[in-house]
Amino acid sequence: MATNRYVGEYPVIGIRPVIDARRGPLQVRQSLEEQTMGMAHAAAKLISENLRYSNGEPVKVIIADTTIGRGAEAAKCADKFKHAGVDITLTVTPCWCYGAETMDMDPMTIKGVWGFNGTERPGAVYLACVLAGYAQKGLPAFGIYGHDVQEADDTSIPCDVQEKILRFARAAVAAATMRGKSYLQIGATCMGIAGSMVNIDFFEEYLGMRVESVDEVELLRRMNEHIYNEDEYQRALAWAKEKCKIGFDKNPEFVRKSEKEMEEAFEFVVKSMVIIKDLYQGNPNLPEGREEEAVGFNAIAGGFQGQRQWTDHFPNTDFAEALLNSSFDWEGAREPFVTATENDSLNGATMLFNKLLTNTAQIFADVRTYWSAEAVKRVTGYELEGKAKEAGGFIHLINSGAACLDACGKAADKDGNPCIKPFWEMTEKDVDECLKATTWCAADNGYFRGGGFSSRFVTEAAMPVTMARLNIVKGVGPVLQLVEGWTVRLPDEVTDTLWKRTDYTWPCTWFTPRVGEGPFKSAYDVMNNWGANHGAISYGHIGADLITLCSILRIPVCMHNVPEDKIFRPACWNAYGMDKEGQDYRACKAYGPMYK
Ligand SMILES: C[C@H](O)[C@@H](O)[C@@H](O)C(=O)CO
Ligand SMILES: [Mn+2]
Repeated sequence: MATNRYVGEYPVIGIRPVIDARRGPLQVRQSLEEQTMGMAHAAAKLISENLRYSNGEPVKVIIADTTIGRGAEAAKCADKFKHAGVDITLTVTPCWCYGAETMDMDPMTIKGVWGFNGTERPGAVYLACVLAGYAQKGLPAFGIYGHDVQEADDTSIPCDVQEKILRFARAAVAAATMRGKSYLQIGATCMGIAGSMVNIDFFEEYLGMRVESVDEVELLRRMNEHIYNEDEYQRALAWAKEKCKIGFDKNPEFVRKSEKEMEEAFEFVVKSMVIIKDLYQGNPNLPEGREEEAVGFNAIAGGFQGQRQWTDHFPNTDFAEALLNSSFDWEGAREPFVTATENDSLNGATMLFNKLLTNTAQIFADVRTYWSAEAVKRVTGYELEGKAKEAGGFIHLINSGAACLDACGKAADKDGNPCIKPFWEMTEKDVDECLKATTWCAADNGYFRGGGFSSRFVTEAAMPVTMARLNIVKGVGPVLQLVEGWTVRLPDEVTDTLWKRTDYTWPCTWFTPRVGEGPFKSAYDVMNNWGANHGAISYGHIGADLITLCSILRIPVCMHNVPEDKIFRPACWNAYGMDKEGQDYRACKAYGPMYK
């Protein structure tokens, strides 16, 4: 297995053009060489032009040196791929080939096969044959076959084939990017939240990740011994003083501290963020003699316990959590750092799935209150409209800390619609609008006796979003649930009235699901079926990508509102029965976690 050991290293996709090996007087192989290699180049172009790694670079795709007609050629290709860091293979062919002789036999690669739908040569027959071989050998592989027959000289990739190739590649890159990287917990169990009781076996066996753990005291050690880069800290502090406006008008009564104490607390929380960034991914610019700290923990996700011991005494880390999850800070627009407040590692892992599939900043939220249309009417006099009315109400998503500031909905797409977008598309205006939409309130002294600051904004836009959560169920293992829906834009006075009833100094998002059957009959049913106190919310309707990613990781999906024709899992899942949900559970159980 090519492991992408270090943050910043990403999985490579290898394209395997397989071909009928027969030469002879009619030159079967020779007659197919151009079409076969042409499919490989077309697939490589499609992927590298449409998919990017989380750092913004195009996904790297390589192609075997020759077409593959026999086992020896397959072995040569495997050797090349192994040395090139290939974790994912896409086999392509327009013709019959010899299944088990040409298949990718590496148990650790994530596999897809595209069989050209043509009649001159039976690409479909190879596809079916090799997928049968994969099923018999216990190697799940995705099968891709276009809906309509193409002419043999048609070098285009039909839309339905493009969609499946990109869905497969996007999910496979997300899965393989996690290999060898760390989840860093800073602190440990938080207020009895089960997700903060980190299940190391889950991260190791299902995600191929390492769990690293540091005590929160590490922040104090690094502050007191000056184990951070002073210039960076000063840059961060100046930027924060200019861009992160503190407001007290939203605070209920609270123990007002002196100007000096507030200033010291602000410096403390900014320094906390500088140090947490260093903990995640190291920093070559630490002071002399700090080579060990400079290495960092190779973390692509992490969690900060915070409550209660830290926040009972020290300023909370909402500032760090909110900005780490955002797509910008004093460095300008940059890749978000997935950070789970309350060290809810399962919500953090879900945020990581969402981020690696979309390359966008994520919202961490309590799934806090279901508001029925009747209750909203009683309390505010407001009649729900649109999608919230259709769903019978909406859900209040709110948690101190880790909602990305991008969730205010002030960034715009190319058509001017509110969105959350990859950091490399964020303009200076987008960043400034998000910062202007956010105030930093003195932390609620009831919850946070140590003080600190909480980011405060409301999602002032109706955007398509997907809320998801990984839950661990004894006897079953990890399961994922997800719901596609929209953020809801309520009239300001309605938002204010409802928000004031709870934590008015925290980030606030109203969410309503796309309604349907079962747990999606209404927003109430979604809330009633939600498996934990938190949700990870991503911009966009990404349920189908999450379903494909979970099938690669052998994590069954227990709840989703994705249309059945968008469900794309390894072909052998069909052997586990006709009911899509039951077959998923049976297949995941049969294959078990990839890294066990
Ligand atoms: C400050 C409070 O304890 C919050 O942290 C609490 O409502 C939670 O977020 C629990 O998930
Ligand atoms: Mn919470």
